[in-house]
Amino acid sequence: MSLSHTIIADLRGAPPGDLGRLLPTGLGTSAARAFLKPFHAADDELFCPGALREDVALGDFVNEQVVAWADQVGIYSGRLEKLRACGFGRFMMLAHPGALDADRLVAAAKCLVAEWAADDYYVDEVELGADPMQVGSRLANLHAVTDPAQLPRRYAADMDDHHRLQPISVAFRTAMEHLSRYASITQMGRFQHQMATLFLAWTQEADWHANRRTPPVWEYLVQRHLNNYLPPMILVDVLAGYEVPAQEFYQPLVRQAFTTAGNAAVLINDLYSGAQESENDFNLPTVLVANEGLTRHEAVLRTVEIHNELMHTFVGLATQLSATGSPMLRRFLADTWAWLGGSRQWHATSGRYHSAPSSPTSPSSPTSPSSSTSPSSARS
Ligand SMILES: CC(C)=CCC/C(C)=C(\C)COP(=O)(O)OP(=O)(O)O
Repeated sequence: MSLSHTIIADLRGAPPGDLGRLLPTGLGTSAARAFLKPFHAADDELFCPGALREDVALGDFVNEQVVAWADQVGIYSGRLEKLRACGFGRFMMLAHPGALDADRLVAAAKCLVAEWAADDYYVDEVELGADPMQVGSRLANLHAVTDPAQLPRRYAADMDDHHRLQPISVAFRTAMEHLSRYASITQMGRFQHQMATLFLAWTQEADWHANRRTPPVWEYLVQRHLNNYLPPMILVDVLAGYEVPAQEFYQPLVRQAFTTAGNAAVLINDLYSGAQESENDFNLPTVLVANEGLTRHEAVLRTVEIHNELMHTFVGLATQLSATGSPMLRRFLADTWAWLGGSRQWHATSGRYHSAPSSPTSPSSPTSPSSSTSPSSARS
């Protein structure tokens, strides 16, 4: 039975914030303690769990599969070593401790890497061809792949010819084909919706670049809400082999809880990736510095504070929903919490953000100067 297959059912009376009551049964107490505690004394400021699973061999296996696939479809051409060092397979292993089937992790890792390739090559990295003046049309065309456009016969062949030559289009098409082996129709629909939202957010970011405008903090947060971690998180139940029914998944309070978790998770990305990002890239600390005259250090601390507020909101909502929701929903909220811990661990150790990947047991702190690493990421 998978780690998260049995969730403690009776949450009535659980104090707000006690997500430990949502923990999968079958864990030893020390594993449970590690799951609940911030995993590293140096960044105690972050209210976030650690990873529930560490399986280096599984992470490596998924990573190798995804690098081989990237080579096949043509993304990150000439940069496969840098892609390998990102450890996106390891990310999925850490974030989905309930997924015991390696092939499901590979499917999710392909989707993740397709998303990251679009972000790197179309949106963020000028030296890889990103151009704010082309972001809108590139992403609209890509949307025709993620939610297949139905063109009249006379022009459909032209569109297909275009996408055959775009490695990112091929990456999305093949990744989604792989995912569809495991996702139900409604779970695929969720994923497609999330892609549309992501692409919209990236056009907003391109607008800031094209107009050389730094957004106010609230507008940055709106963009980061659309460009949050829901694209990979939306697969939490797919990977663990169950499905939260659509009528429950889309309940406003459930959506609020899940979105808040996705927003908090993406601030972890802002904290860990800041040192790697090009100067014109936006993250919450840089936007706070520009708008509120904070020092970099103050802006990092404010970002941690905002992250923690979101996490506490998520825990409060999750506790409330777990008392009234279906067993599937309870399990989904616990798996979401596990995802947050795995993601944090990946950010603290990935070669994408650290010149020499940190050992899994000694993650770096986003608030310490030691997290400023040399620019040897897949993007540089
Ligand atoms: C690529 C992906 C998983 C999309 C979801 C949104 C997201 C978390 C990102 C695009 C990553 O944000 P960012 O561009 O800041 O990431 P890097 O710092 O470039 O790694």
